Amino acid sequence: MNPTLQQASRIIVKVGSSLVTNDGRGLDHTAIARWAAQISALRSLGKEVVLVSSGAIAEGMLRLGFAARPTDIHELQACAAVGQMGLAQIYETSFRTHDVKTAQVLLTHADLADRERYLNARSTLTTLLRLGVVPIINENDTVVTDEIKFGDNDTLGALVANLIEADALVILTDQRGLFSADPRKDPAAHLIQQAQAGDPALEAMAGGAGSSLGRGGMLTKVLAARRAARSGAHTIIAWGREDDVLTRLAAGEAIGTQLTAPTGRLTARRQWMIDHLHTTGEVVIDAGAAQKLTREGKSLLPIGVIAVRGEFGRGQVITCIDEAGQPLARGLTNYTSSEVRRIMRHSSVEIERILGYVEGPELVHRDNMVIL
Ligand SMILES: Nc1ncnc2c1ncn2[C@@H]1O[C@H](COP(=O)(O)OP(=O)(O)O)[C@@H](O)[C@H]1O
Ligand SMILES: N[C@@H](CCC(=O)OP(=O)(O)O)C(=O)O
Repeated sequence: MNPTLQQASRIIVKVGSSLVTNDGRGLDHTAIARWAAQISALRSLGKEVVLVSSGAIAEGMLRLGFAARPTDIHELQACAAVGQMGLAQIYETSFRTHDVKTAQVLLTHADLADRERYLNARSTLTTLLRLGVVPIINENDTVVTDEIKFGDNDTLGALVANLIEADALVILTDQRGLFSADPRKDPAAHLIQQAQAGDPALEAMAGGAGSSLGRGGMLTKVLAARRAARSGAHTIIAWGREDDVLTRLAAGEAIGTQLTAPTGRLTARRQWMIDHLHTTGEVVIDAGAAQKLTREGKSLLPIGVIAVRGEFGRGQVITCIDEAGQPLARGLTNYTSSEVRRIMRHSSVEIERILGYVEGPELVHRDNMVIL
């Protein structure tokens, strides 16, 4: 038994290039149809699923007639752009059979390092999920050169797990999981069924890519599990062609390798906020807002703000202090300092009238806040 996926309500599924493109022979319609059916079944169970799919370069190479992976970065980018059309089309068609809507989301690592874009990506993805859509994510290969050299969507899967606080990251690949050594080279290698994400011993077991298509190999998967664990997500590495792999995992079956996150989701996220973010400004909040934040676990609304100190942009970290100057909370702001100066002391329903747009009713959402 492995209850991880059974208990998870938000899941990232990542599929690698060799699976998606049948080892470079072209988009594997049958495999993609199977994953679409399984993901649709998970949705019917009330689970939210985001699919991170590689395969654009491999498919683009085929469509453009490249026999071998180009070494010219811009040719790789051209392949990715062409192949992505095929990916978008096949996912849209496959999910439509199940009456499930899909959305294409292309991201770069830099998008997720920038706080404003991080917040925007987070809001868009969570909105799509709320609307019942399955977002299909790939790297925005047209605008990056570093990532494309390594072709590493495992890391992207982990970053997305961090971004929307997924409970689980399922990495589907061409092996049955993580083995004690590369099974292509060592026939005596055995499957690791369970380990702790971040255990350095795993990195020693994981070698590079086995195929010329998928570039990351097992090492990027093990490192992705470590990264996903930082926000509390458990990782499962399994064979993408295993019959009903996702639905069986969701039924509690133990398949592949489970890499367990050591800390709980909230604790991990709070730790991340405390460790990684520097504050750029302050808002002084009244006693009522202080009570809501510290005792009732609520978000900070503009009506509770009585003064703004310093300048900050949307997505930056601000400190909420009380009237005596005591820091109470820290979090990512939905509004810039000049916007807050205009909407403070006003009820959230008035934001649109004052600014002409609404980024959200909260100034700092509870999910993006840590109490000090
Ligand atoms: N310890 C290991 N266990 C399993 N596979 C390994 C290991 N070390 C290296 N590999 C290789 O990693 C490959 C999977 O990585 P990769 O080709 O990047 O796939 P994907 O396209 O799914 O990301 C396997 O085919 C295998 O040859
Ligand atoms: N984003 C690119 C490359 C991603 C990639 O190769 O990753 P993977 O096969 O998961 O190791 C693509 O879609 O081809």
